[in-house]
Amino acid sequence: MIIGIPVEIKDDEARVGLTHAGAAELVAAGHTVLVEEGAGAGARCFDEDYAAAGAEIVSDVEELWERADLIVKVKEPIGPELDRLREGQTIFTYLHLAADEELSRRVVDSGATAIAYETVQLEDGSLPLLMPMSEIAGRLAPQEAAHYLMKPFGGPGRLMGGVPGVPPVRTLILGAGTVGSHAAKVAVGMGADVTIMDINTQRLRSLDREYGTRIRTHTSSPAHILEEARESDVIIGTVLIPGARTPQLITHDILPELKDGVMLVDVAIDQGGCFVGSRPTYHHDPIYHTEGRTYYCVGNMPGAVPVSATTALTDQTLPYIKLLAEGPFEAMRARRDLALGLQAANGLLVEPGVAEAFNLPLADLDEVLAAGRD
Ligand SMILES: NC(=O)C1=CN([C@@H]2O[C@H](COP(=O)(O)OP(=O)(O)OC[C@H]3O[C@@H](n4cnc5c(N)ncnc54)[C@H](O)[C@@H]3O)[C@@H](O)[C@H]2O)C=CC1
Ligand SMILES: CC(=O)C(=O)O
Repeated sequence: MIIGIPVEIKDDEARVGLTHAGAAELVAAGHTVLVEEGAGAGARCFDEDYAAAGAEIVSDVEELWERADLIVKVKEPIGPELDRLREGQTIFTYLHLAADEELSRRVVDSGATAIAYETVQLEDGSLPLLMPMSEIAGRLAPQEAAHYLMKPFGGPGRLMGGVPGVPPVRTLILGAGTVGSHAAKVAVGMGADVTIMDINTQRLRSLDREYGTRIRTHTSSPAHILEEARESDVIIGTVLIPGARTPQLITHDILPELKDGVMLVDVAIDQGGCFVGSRPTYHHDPIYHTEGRTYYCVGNMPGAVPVSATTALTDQTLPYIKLLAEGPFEAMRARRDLALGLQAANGLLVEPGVAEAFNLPLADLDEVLAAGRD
């Protein structure tokens, strides 16, 4: 199969869909790997590394998209990429369709086989291709909060860990999944006063076992969120319903109750965001202020650490890329975890969360898989 790795064109995105080490494995398996010139430079995977791995460096992006049967990316296709996506082609990337109606319609209408990293799901419910970036975003979230709490960076001028005689910053983490638990790790390490909430008590139990009294856990409900949020200096939003638009937990009712100078870090912005007033931002201009609140809503936080993130991503995606390269429909019929990544194929949408978000017709996943030809 011909596998194409284009340059990421989203603002401030320096990750790449495949490392040169990954390219070497695909070439060894008999595939052709096309890499757009300079695609990996931001992740320190250079053209000469890909060439040494047996990949072909392509300077014409149109040629790459035309020739490739399988496009492997990091972020959702945007702008000219949506015009290039075509029937008979498979795209494997983060898609987050439920956050964007126009993107959803364009991807479905392209006729391409669109498989989202973030909904590939193992039998135990875990999300193996979202996990590595969630680990990174979770660890970055308190770091970003700490930075933008400082006066020179637009904040009220508070120190996460406090000092003797001055209490630490009260930090509320909504969601105790991968992002939430990694955010907790760093926030606790910084000395913040951390409360974490989830609807899943098992997750809270496991954090309680790990941190004991260094962290407070609280079951998530609108009343409990109000109680905790009004006392918090930092709120980190990390909730997820896989494939669906993020539920809003900081609502119009809760917003006026928040402290003046509160910092809202909406990690879940890529699925729509969990705070009222959240809108996507980019690394070059990551925050905005509204009525005494500071929002940080970067949808590609791991893009800030492209070297670490690209390696972490390829480590997890490569086994799936190898399967897809043997024939995407055959691979999805054989592997339910991969099939759950399918969002659309042959002009049919199969992701229930997206159909519900935008009132779009939904096709049956198994029927689409059965009809698919490689
Ligand atoms: N902005 C960025 O750069 C990045 C964003 N993300 C996003 O972060 C979000 C979280 O991802 P993960 O932690 O991997 O998901 P996860 O599935 O591991 O965790 C989500 C948690 O939210 C909980 N939850 C659901 N509804 C809730 C509610 N009403 N109240 C409290 N908790 C609730 C679930 O029980 C689960 O524990 C996703 O939207 C993901 O796409 C992930 C990586 C990078
Ligand atoms: C998960 C995701 O969308 C990202 O890492 O950018």
